[in-house]
Parts: sequence; C-alpha cells; structure tokens
Amino acid sequence: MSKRIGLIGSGSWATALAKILTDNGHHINWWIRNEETIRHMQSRHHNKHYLTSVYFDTSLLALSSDLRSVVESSDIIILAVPSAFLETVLEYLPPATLQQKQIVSAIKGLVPSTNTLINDYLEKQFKISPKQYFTITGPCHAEEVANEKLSYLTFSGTAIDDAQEIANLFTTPYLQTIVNADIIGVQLAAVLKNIYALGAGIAHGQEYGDNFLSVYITNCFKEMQHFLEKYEELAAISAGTTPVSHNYSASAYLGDLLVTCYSLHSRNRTFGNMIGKGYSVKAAQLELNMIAEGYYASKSVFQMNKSIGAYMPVAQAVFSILWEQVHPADAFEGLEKGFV
Ligand SMILES: NC(=O)C1=CN([C@@H]2O[C@H](COP(=O)(O)OP(=O)(O)OC[C@H]3O[C@@H](n4cnc5c(N)ncnc54)[C@H](O)[C@@H]3O)[C@@H](O)[C@H]2O)C=CC1
Ligand SMILES: O=C(CO)COP(=O)(O)O
Repeated sequence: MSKRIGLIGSGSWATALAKILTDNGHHINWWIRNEETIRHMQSRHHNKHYLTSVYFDTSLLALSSDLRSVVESSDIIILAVPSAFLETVLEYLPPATLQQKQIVSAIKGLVPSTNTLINDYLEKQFKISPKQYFTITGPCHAEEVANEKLSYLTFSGTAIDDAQEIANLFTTPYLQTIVNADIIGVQLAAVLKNIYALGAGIAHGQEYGDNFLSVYITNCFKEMQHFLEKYEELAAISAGTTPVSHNYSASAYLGDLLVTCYSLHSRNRTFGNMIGKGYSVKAAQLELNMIAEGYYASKSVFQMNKSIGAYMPVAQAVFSILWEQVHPADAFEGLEKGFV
C-alpha cells in the first residue's frame, strides 16, 4: 500500500511541493492554517496568496486546518513552514502522534529560539529518531517549479533507501532528484546560503556590481566550508569519532548559494536589496510580505558561532547590519579589503 502524505504549510514552498506531488498523481493531506485559504482553494482550485498561477486537481487534496488529524491520517509528514513559525505550529501536537512517521523537513532554517537544527529540535521535543528524519534541499525556487522549469532537489536521510523512496514521489519531467545521507551538512549549507544571499542583496542595493558579487560569493563559499569544517570537528570531538566531510561542490551547497545570491526570485536577496537601499528591517519585512529566513539565521549563526569559533566576516557583517544597526556601507567597506 502506498504511503499517505501530509503537507504542513501553505506558503510558496508548500504550494510548489503540492504541485509536484499532485502532478505525480499523489493524494495529499494538506494542513493550511487559514480557513479562508482552504475555502478559496476548494472553490477556485488555487492558493490565493502564493503561486496563484498553479491550479490543483482538488480531488487529490484533503485540506484541513486541524493539524492533528492531518498528521494522524498521514505516514510521511512534510514540514514546509518558515522556521520562525515551526514551534507555534507544532505547539499542541502530542509527541505520540509523530511516532512511526517519516518526517521530511523542507525548511531552510534553524529554530530561532534555540538556534538548533530542525532534526535536533524534533528529536528533543518529539523523540524523532535520525532514521525517521529526511530533508529536502537544493537550488529550487518555488516560482520556477510553478513554471515547470527544470530543477533539481536533494533528498537526504540516514535511512538512504527510505530517502530514495521519498525522492521518487517527487521525480517529474521538470524535477530531478538527488539522494544522499548528509542531513546535517545540507541543512547548515541551506541556512548559511540564506544569510549570504541576503548580503548579496545588500551589496546590490549598495550599488556594487557583478564583478564584486562574484568575489563576494567566492568568499561566502569559503566561509561556508570553514564553518562546516569547524562544526564537524567539534561534533566529532564530542562524539569521539572522526569529522564528517561534505561534498561542497554538490548543488545543495554551491548551487543553492549561487541561485539564491543571483536569482531575482530570492526573497533573501530582495530583502537584502531593500536594506542596502536604506529601508529599515521593519519596512523591508512589511514590503516583502514573505519570509526571508536569512534574517533569523544571521542571529542564530552568530550565536552558534560563539562556541564554534569559525572565522565568518561576511555572516558577521550581515548580522551587524540587521541586528546591530551598523550601516551597510560601513559593514561592506570592512569586508572589501579582506576578500581573496
Ligand atoms: N519559496 C521557495 O522557493 C523555497 C522555500 N524554502 C523554505 O521553505 C520554508 C517555507 O517558506 P515559504 O513557503 O517560501 O514561505 P512564504 O513566505 O512563501 O510563506 C510564509 C508562510 O508562513 C505562514 N505564516 C505566516 N505567519 C504565520 C504564523 N504566525 N504562524 C504560522 N504560519 C505563519 C503563511 O501563512 C505562509 O504559509 C522556508 O524555510 C524556506 O526557506 C525552501 C526552498 C525553496
Ligand atoms: O531556497 C531557496 C532557493 O533554493 C529560496 O530562497 P529564498 O528564500 O531566498 O527565496
């Protein structure tokens, strides 16, 4: 019997994932927070707020604002809400309801209140074991999925056969899937690239050009590797093992950094661009009306890095602009001389 799929969230990414799954003929139990969005989807067959051009075969959708019933009627639970809302969304869900389920995080962020990876949060709060946990990462903007532009997603899980089975649900003519066991590395790479893309937007807003941007991204990539190496060194010391290495040239690493820094679809880049042009954080958030994960991530990574001790001048500069009111021109001037 095929596994029942539950999707949690109704922003751009959840809507894109629902399109991919329903294009493959899969039925989805879909948790949508807002009853009005559900009614609109039922009567007009699309999400009135996100990816409005995507129309659904609603006979494949069981829409509900009751999270517990969606979870209880599904075997695979896909989390696709912004990291900042994850704790509130799951707040009243009894941990027992998630047992025996496969949990797939499509979130590119850390839990901001504790600066933890999603798998660590789920293990602590819901006793989700590493074998139950999977991630979806890779360079893929929801808007291009809506237009069926060929894209690649990476499915990671320590239970590699299960990760492959989950990836197969998503493989379509416009979506290729890649599978690996690297859940920690791909999550951290996704968190960091959001910070760097936000910084790329700031640089653009400050009127730096393409030449600078390429040097900026090169240095961000180095910084990402350095952070991950230090992170793995510490993890290995505490586990008494040898450090894990990552395939940094894979598309979930370099590819996602590039697309998010360059693409005009990127919310992080757009948000940064406004900051670079002089908007306040509040004004940029209101104007964007979507979530730029890099805003929260810059603070979480700054705090995490107090114990990791990686040399991260770019992430530090983005943090100082967003959270310490340092002027973008001053922060970027500080970076200019150090780039290689
Ligand atoms: N949009 C994209 O192309 C991609 C997004 N992602 C990741 O997917 C995750 C979700 O992002 P998007 O769907 O793009 O976000 P979005 O900005 O498109 O949607 C925001 C969602 O948050 C919900 N929301 C707003 N306030 C809330 C609250 N107080 N409590 C609970 N929910 C609330 C909104 O209803 C909406 O469903 C993020 O971690 C993002 O990094 C990953 C890959 C691609
Ligand atoms: O993760 C993404 C592309 O791979 C989406 O990035 P943004 O959140 O910046 O739009």
